[in-house]
Amino acid sequence: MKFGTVVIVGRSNVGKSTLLNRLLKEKIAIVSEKPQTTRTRILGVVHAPGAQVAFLDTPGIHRPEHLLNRRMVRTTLDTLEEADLFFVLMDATSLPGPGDLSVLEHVKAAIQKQARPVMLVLNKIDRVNKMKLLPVIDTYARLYPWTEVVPVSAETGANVERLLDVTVAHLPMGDAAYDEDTITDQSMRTLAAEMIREKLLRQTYEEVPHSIAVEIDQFVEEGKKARISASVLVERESHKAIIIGKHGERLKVVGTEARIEMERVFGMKVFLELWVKVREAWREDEHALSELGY
Ligand SMILES: Nc1nc2c(ncn2[C@@H]2O[C@H](COP(=O)(O)OP(=O)(O)OP(=O)(O)O)[C@@H](O)[C@H]2O)c(=O)[nH]1
Repeated sequence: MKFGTVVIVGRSNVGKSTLLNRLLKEKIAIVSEKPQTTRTRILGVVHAPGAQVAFLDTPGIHRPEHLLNRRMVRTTLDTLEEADLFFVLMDATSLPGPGDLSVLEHVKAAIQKQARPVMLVLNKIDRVNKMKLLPVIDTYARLYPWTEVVPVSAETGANVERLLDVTVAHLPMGDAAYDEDTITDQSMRTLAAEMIREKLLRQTYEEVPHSIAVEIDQFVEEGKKARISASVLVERESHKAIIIGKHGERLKVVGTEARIEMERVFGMKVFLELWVKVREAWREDEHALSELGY
């Protein structure tokens, strides 16, 4: 059979996590319209006939401002070493920018150490007029001698099955590394924390979404029920007030949305308690970052 690791890289917001979820047909990575949503490396395993593909979603490559961001970019660069094949994701709704070129430079450096196929996955084609798509693809195709160029929409799923077929064709022969039931390395605790963070990202703007972290304090399963208590960490009192909202309304919406998603994904009744805490400058704090798994 065929087995290989595919590392998904790209600048922030190109749709890496959306594509991972689409390939898996499960939501394991949170998605938001805010840049730098993904902070860690996330494994998603696709089991196809005669093939197993381990996809690694990575934090977007960006210019780091905090220790957190330096760690995120380091995670991505370290993950490049693990690839048998690269997906370089770029956004068909705009022309290649400095962020895309910087990603490409990192990938080139990695394949100089060890040659591997590099596929351009041109995402968000659902937002590009068909007449305009061909010249856009042409512009991107000229950037580099890509092994393949595959336009897709991670959002609608257009051409994603073809992307998987083309990928498998370029993977080496090898034994499956994961058993049939494994689709991710994310624990229920991590998934729960990430679901809460996703709902918070959708409710906040500017600096606030970047300064949020979620820590699970308690996760107790009792039969078909789970009691989950989580702390939302922010860096300032003013951010805490924003997250709680007038009469606690924003936090209530976040809690309800996160609970509904947990009940669906975990297949059990969930009791969720959220606390908001200020931890100044946690994004610069080695100890806090390690505790949070970053
Ligand atoms: N229209 C459209 N939107 C998309 C598509 N793929 C992703 N998006 C949107 O683009 C935004 C970013 O998606 P993510 O999957 O979080 O992007 P990412 O590359 O993982 O982002 P970072 O974690 O910040 O690096 C979200 O609002 C998605 O809904 C697509 O194919 N079409």
